[in-house]
Amino acid sequence: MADSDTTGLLPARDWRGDADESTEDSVSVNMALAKNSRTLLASLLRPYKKRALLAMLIILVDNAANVAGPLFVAYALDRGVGSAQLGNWGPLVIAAGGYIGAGALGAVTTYFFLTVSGKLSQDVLFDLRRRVFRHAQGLSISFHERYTSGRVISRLTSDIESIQALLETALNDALTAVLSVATIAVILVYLDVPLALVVLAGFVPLVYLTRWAGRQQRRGYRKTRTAIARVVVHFVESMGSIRAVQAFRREGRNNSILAEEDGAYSDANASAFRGMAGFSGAIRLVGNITTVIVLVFGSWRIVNGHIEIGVLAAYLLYLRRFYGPLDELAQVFNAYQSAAAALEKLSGVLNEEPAVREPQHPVVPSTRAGHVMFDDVTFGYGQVPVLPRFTLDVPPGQVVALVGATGAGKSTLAKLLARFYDPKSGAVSLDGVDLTSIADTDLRERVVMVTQEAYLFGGSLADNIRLGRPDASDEEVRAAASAVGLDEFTATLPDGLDTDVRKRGGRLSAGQRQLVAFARVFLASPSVVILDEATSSLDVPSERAVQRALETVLRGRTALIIAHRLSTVSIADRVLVMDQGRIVEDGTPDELVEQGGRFADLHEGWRESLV
Ligand SMILES: Nc1ncnc2c1ncn2[C@@H]1O[C@H](COP(=O)(O)OP(=O)(O)OP(=O)(O)O)[C@@H](O)[C@H]1O
Repeated sequence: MADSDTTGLLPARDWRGDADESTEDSVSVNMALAKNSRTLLASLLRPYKKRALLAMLIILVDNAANVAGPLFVAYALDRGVGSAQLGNWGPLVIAAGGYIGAGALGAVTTYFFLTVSGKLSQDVLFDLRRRVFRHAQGLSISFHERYTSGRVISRLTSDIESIQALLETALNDALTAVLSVATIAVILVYLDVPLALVVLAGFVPLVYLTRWAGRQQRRGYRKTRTAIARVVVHFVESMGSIRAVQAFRREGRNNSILAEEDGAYSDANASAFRGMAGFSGAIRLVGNITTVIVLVFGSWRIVNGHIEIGVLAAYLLYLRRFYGPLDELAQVFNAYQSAAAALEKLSGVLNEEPAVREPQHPVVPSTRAGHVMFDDVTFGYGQVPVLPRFTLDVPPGQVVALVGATGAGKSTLAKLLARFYDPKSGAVSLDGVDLTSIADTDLRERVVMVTQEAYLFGGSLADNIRLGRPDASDEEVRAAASAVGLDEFTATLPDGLDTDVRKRGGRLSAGQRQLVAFARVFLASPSVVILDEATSSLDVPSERAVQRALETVLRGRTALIIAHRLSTVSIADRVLVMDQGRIVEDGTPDELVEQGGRFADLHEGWRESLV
C-alpha cells in the first residue's frame, strides 16, 4: 500500500490505530500537575537531605575559593604593584600565593562536590525508576489498555532522562551559579554602592524576561513530553507488530506517521529552545550594556576621586563572573522546565490508583472447592453494558464451555472471574467469598487464567513452567511437564527442560506453547481454571496432545473455557451459548445438540469441517 504522502488519501493522523496518544492536558489539569511535580521532586529528595546538605556545604567552600581569586588580583594591583615599586615584593607574593591556594582549594572541593552530588542524583533516579516501574506494574489492566506500553516506556526512559539532566549537571551548575552570583553581588555592594546600583538595576528587565521565558519553555516542554511519548508509542506498536506490518505492507504508512510524530516533537523542542535562546541572549545583552555603563560611570568616579582604579578593575572582572553564572542559570532554568514537564507526566502515572483494589480486610475462602458464582453482575468497559445483569452458578468441579458469536462477552466473563476488572454492580464470588474481598496473591493461587497467546518469558523451559509455582522443585517441574505430555518434545532439546526457549530456534510451536501453559496450571494446581482457547487451529497430532493435556489439567477443577474447537466442547460438562452478554442456551453438549438450537448448528458446522 502506498503511503499518504504520495497518494494524498489520508493524513497520517487518521490512520494511527493504537498509537494514538491524544490526551492533551487541559490548563486546570496542568496546574494541578505542576503542583504534583514539585511534590514529587521534594519527596524524591527527602531521603537524601543529609547528603544534599553536605553537597551544599562543600559548594559553599568551593564558591568561597572561586570568588576569592579576583580579591587577590585587586590586592595585587592596589597594594602589591605600589609596594613592589618601593622594593617590597611581599604583598605581591602574598597575592600570588593566595590566588594559587584558592585555585587548589577550588579544585579539591569541586572534586568532592561532583562525587557527592553525582551519587545523590544516581540514587534519586534509581528510586524514581523503581517507583514508576513498580507502580505501573501494579496498576489494573484497564489503565494499561488506556495508557499503552509505549507511553509507560516513554515515562521510564525519556522523561527520566530529562530529570537526569537536571539532577546530574544542571543542579550542580545552579548551586554554583546562585552562590557565586549572591557572593559577587555582596562584594559588588562592598566595593562601591553606586556602581552596584547600576548592576542591580539590570535585574529589573531580567525578572520580566525570566517570567516570559518560563512560560514559553513550560508550554514547549509539556508538548515535547506528549510528542516523544507518541513517537515511542509508534515505535513500540510498529516493532511489536512487525509481522503484521510487513504482511500488510504498512511500512510506508508507518514511516509517514513517524515523520509526523517526530516532526511534532522537533517543533515542540524548537519552541522550548526559542524561549531559552531569547532568555540567554537577553542576559548577555543586559550584561554587556551594564558593563559599558559601569565602565563609563566608574571612570567618571575615578576622575572625581571617588574610587581607585583597582576597584574598577576588580569590578569589571567580577561583572564577567557575575553574568557568566547568570547565563548558566538560564540553561539550568531551561533544564528545570524540561524536567518539570517530565515530573508532571511521571506524577500523573504515580497518582493513578489501581481500578482493581486490594481488599482492606481480606477474607480467605474456607474451602478450595472452586464454586463460582456471578450474582446479578452488570459490567461494561464504557457506558455501554457488555454484561447486563448476568447471573451464573458454576458448581465445584464443573467444566463449562462458553461459545457464542464474536463480541458476545465471553472474554469479558473470563476477565471478571480473573478479576482483571470489577463489576459495576453485583458480585463475582469464589467459594462464597466476593472476589473483591480475596487478597490478590490468594486469588492468583486459586484462579489461573491461560490466555490465547500462552506467553513465554525469556529463560529456560523449566523457568517458564515454574511460573505456575515459583517455589516448585525441579522434580515437580519435571512431573508437570510429563503430565501434560511435554516429555517427547523436551527429549529432542539439547538441554531438556533447561533449554533456553528463545535460543532454541526462537520459538515453540502453537501446540507446544499451549502445553507449557498447561504445565504451569498443573503445577499451580488452582481450584479454578480459565482458558481462552487459541483460535488458531492445530494439526491433528498436536490437537490430540493438547486435548489429552487439557483433560489431565482440568481433572477435579472448575473450568471456564472459551471454546473454539469441537474436541474441547466435547469434554465439557456444560455448554453456555452467549449472545450480547446473556446466556441463551445452557445444558450438556448432548442436550443442546438434541434441542436443535444455536449450539446444534455450531456443532454441525464443526463436524462438517472435520470431514
Ligand atoms: N478492553 C475493552 N475496552 C472496550 N471495549 C471492550 C474491551 N474488550 C471488549 N470490549 C467490547 O466488549 C464486548 C464483548 O467483548 P468480549 O471480548 O467479551 O467478546 P467475546 O465474546 O469474547 O468475543 P470474541 O469471541 O471475539 O473474543 C465487545 O463489544 C467488545 O468490543
